[in-house]
Amino acid sequence: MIKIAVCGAAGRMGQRIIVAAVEAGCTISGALERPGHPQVGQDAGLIAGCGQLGVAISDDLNAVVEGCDVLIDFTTPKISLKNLEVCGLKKKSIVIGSTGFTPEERALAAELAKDIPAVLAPNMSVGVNVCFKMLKDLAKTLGDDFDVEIVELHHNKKKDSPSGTAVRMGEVVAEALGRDYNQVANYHREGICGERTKEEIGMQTVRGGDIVGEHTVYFIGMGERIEISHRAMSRDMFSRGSIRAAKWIVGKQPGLYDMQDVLGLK
Ligand SMILES: NC(=O)C1=CN([C@@H]2O[C@H](COP(=O)(O)OP(=O)(O)OC[C@H]3O[C@@H](n4cnc5c(N)ncnc54)[C@H](O)[C@@H]3O)[C@@H](O)[C@H]2O)C=CC1
Ligand SMILES: O=C(O)C1=N[C@H](C(=O)O)C[C@H](O)C1
Repeated sequence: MIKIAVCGAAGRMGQRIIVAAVEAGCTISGALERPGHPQVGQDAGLIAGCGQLGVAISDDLNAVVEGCDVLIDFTTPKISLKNLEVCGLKKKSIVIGSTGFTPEERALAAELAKDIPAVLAPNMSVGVNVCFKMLKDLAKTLGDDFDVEIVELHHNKKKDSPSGTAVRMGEVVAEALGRDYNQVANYHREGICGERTKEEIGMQTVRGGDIVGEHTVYFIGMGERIEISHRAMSRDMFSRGSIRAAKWIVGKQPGLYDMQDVLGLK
């Protein structure tokens, strides 16, 4: 059985990942939090609500990575890049679910993953990853006659906007249409901003309450509209997805993989 360590162990996702790992019969070898976090030293299982595990939440990155086969990390891009570096030095696998990476940070992640197997994915749910595949086919079939707009909704504690999933949806559609996402993404319309261009992909963000995560891609034509929506009802399919990715990545060739690789959707 693989030994899993969780980074961001007291966070919304970290806690659910610990529960999912226990439910899947995996061994939790370590749990990491930021230095100074009030729950450092407490039992990771008790914090996650799945009973005592005998694993105290630690702030010692090196020791926790040393003791695991794979680190599952849902924190922030800067912390994930540091974790990738340490996993690289200790030749351990890593699964990263953090979002909000800049293109430069993603390039750095690919560089750091040259020597170890790593999964980096903005969304670990099966449903969203099937949507990515559908969006590619749909965009290719519809072509340039349909305007594409993306709307995402999340809870009021989310730090990055737009969501990593929405950005990936935009990238998938842009690539299928032969466009450069970074050139055509339009994040802001206000005042007399002119008519919509044909190429642009509009991106709107809603934040409020406890919404887990909702994404809709609109393909809007003349006289008809297609909407591809995904609604997360809990965080559990993200956490189960991360355990699936952790089991899959251990023993793979070094390199940066995503959830499409894990799920065999490529
Ligand atoms: N890929 C996916 O399927 C999903 C990705 N996410 C992403 O996961 C990330 C985390 O989301 P949440 O759990 O909601 O956030 P959160 O803020 O509840 O949890 C993050 C945790 O990381 C901890 N942390 C901060 N610095 C640290 C350090 N140096 N070492 C160890 N731990 C540290 C924080 O104290 C916090 O407990 C976000 O980027 C979010 O967008 C969220 C859900 C699904
Ligand atoms: O922060 C969240 O909560 C989520 N973040 C991910 C993202 O940014 O795409 C995935 C999910 O929608 C929840």
